[in-house]
Amino acid sequence: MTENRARTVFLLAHTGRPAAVRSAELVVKGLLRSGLGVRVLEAEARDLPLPEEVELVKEATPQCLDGCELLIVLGGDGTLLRGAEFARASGVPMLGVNLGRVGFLAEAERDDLDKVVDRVVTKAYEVEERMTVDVVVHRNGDIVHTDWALNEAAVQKVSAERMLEVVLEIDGRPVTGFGCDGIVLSTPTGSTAYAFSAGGPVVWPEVEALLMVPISAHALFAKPLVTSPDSVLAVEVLPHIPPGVLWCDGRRTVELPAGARVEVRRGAVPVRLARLHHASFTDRLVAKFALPVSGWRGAPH
Ligand SMILES: NC(=O)c1ccc[n+]([C@@H]2O[C@H](COP(=O)([O-])OP(=O)(O)OC[C@H]3O[C@@H](n4cnc5c(N)ncnc54)[C@H](O)[C@@H]3O)[C@@H](O)[C@H]2O)c1
Ligand SMILES: Nc1ncnc2c1ncn2[C@@H]1O[C@H](COP(=O)(O)OP(=O)(O)OP(=O)(O)O)[C@@H](O)[C@H]1O
Repeated sequence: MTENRARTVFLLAHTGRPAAVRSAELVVKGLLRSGLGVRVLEAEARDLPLPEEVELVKEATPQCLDGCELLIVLGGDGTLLRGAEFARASGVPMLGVNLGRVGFLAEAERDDLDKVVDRVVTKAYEVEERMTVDVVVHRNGDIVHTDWALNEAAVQKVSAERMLEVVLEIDGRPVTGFGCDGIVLSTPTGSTAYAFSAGGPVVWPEVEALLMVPISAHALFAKPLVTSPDSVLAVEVLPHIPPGVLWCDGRRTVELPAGARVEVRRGAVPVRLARLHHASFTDRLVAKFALPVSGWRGAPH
């Protein structure tokens, strides 16, 4: 039984994808054969062909990772963001294997499964901390909502035909105001996600910073802003317009009351990602976005 094994790994899979289901079977077999225990969510186990010794847990909470040394994620970025929801508070690192379309946050591709199992068994991986943001929504001086994000907090309009009227603030000082479709408040990790689509810069993961990127602003000055990681960014939604919504990592949403103030600061708890390679972020960017680099000669030696 898993409980008798000295080491346990949690497996999270996008069970809607046949490739993820097949990969889960291979990974589980490989880990069990090497003497490691495997834990899986009960709801996912129904869709996975798993041996009996796999331990099942009901709910995806930080406690369900108690005693686990790693969370292996078989899916795309969405599945990794789902894993981060319970892995962050536990401090357990996540190792993503890309079985989605982009898998920007994943460390390995589907052809690397044997290597992944081997590296997990021999503990041949490093752990990198990714900055998060903590998000607080105020209304009339009261805190009405709190959340966090690995990619971004996005303040967005609700009605397609109306703009959101906002004033932006950094470190307690107003910067500018305009009508727009929304504002993305992003971490460096999120700089290649929604902030990127909104025209923000790509920020290398070792850089600590916060990003404030307007979406379709009706204004002459609506540049993406990059601040210190210790800055406090705020978006004030003007009281007289239709209220907006807040999205965190595209997964958790809450309606913003008119006059809401959304504050974002560096998160108290980072997300821990396991790394197998020392491949540069530049190479990952080129590979994932299929950037044209043919003709590159490099510096002479
Ligand atoms: N217009 C847009 O670009 C837009 C709109 C809404 C949400 N999003 C992003 O989607 C994320 C949620 O991802 P999902 O997979 O659950 O939703 P999803 O399935 O709708 O995919 C959104 C896309 O963003 C990619 N993505 C997510 N995080 C990334 C990152 N850190 N770097 C590079 N690409 C990344 C995903 O691989 C996917 O291709 C949100 O955090 C937000 O950043 C983007
Ligand atoms: N087991 C599951 N059951 C239901 N939904 C899932 C499951 N695993 C993942 N999802 C959801 O399916 C959506 C898409 O997943 P994911 O992002 O991993 O794949 P993808 O979109 O192909 O990859 P990428 O995001 O890299 O483009 C996400 O919202 C994710 O949370």
